[in-house]
Amino acid sequence: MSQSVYKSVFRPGLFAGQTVIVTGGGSGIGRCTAHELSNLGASVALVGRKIEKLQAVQAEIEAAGGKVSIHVCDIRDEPGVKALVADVIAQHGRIDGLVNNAGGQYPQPVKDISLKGWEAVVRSNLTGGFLVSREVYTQWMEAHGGSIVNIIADMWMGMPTMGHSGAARAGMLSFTETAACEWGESGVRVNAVAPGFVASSGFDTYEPEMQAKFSILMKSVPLQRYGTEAEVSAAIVFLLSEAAAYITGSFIRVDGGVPNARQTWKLKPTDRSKPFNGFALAKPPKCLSVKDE
Ligand SMILES: CCCCCCC/C=C/C(=O)SCCNC(=O)CCNC(=O)[C@H](O)C(C)(C)COP(=O)(O)OP(=O)(O)OC[C@H]1O[C@@H](n2cnc3c(N)ncnc32)[C@H](O)[C@@H]1OP(=O)(O)O
Ligand SMILES: NC(=O)C1=CN([C@@H]2O[C@H](COP(=O)(O)OP(=O)(O)OC[C@H]3O[C@@H](n4cnc5c(N)ncnc54)[C@H](OP(=O)(O)O)[C@@H]3O)[C@@H](O)[C@H]2O)C=CC1
Repeated sequence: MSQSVYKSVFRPGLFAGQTVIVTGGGSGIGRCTAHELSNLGASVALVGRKIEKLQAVQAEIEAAGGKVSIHVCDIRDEPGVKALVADVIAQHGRIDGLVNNAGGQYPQPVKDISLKGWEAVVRSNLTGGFLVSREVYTQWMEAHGGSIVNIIADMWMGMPTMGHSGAARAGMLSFTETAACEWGESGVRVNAVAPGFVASSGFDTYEPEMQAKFSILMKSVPLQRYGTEAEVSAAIVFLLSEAAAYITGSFIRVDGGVPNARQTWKLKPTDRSKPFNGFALAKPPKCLSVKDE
């Protein structure tokens, strides 16, 4: 994991004395963010469903001299989330930051999504973030202030096979703005980071066929490469920090400049002729003009 961005941009000890909760801290972007926050002096509380993943990251951070606690919790479980936040306060004595990073989805066209699947994804990417935010606010930040960063995804504007997740991420963006309005007077900032295609360990778990589809979508990304976990966590760390003290209700896209998922319609016909049924690019609607046809 490269830390060059951090060493050159962020002041050592920036988060000294602070405690930050990172949901989904057992892998990928969450793991990377937890490492970087620890390197900058924070105590971190890692949240996830699988204890082995959390224990592995805990061992890494402790080996580097950091302070870390782990909390097994499904963020969709209201009693579990209440207990999680109380436990973090009991163990660390404070909560300065929250990174709502846990989430994910599976690709499926809207017509095939079951209610159970829809609810699993919406609860993972919207309801869970709401629950953790609400508990962190009411149990600690309302009285003490703090900073919350919600990880959404750059897919709310219409990305085939991501209907459930895109809807949830759009909801999280709206929640971000509302919570920022309601909680500003308590000194609580709420912002979001929207990654595009990031070569995280979680991303690697997608099936090769899906990754092949992503690599075609990559053609619409101006910077022409995947992002890294460290590049996403740099935006998270910035928004969490005092450097962003006058920023709330905002979001930062970390996506290589992708103009809009719909831009993928403009891929050359030769690209579209590749197996791509999951994204239904073979038959663009007539209302969309495609320059190169
Ligand atoms: C320009 C735009 C750029 C955007 C790029 C976006 C790229 C995004 C990348 C990433 O997000 S990388 C991170 C990826 N990591 C993950 O997604 C991992 C986490 N994912 C999950 O945990 C699941 O996908 C979940 C649905 C979010 C949570 O699942 P849960 O544990 O609740 O699932 P189950 O109990 O197994 O299933 C519940 C229900 O959900 C449906 N379902 C789940 N998985 C699938 C699947 N692979 N295919 C079809 N349906 C699925 C299903 O209805 C399940 O019901 P039953 O089948 O059990 O009746
Ligand atoms: N990589 C990418 O290209 C992009 C990623 N994102 C989003 O960024 C976030 C991090 O993704 P990334 O690091 O790539 O992927 P990972 O799959 O590595 O990370 C997701 C983490 O969330 C945890 N998690 C998932 N659901 C729950 C839940 N219900 N309760 C508690 N923990 C949960 C998982 O842990 P466990 O298995 O222990 O539950 C896992 O550690 C996700 O929300 C993802 O959707 C957004 C856009 C693009």
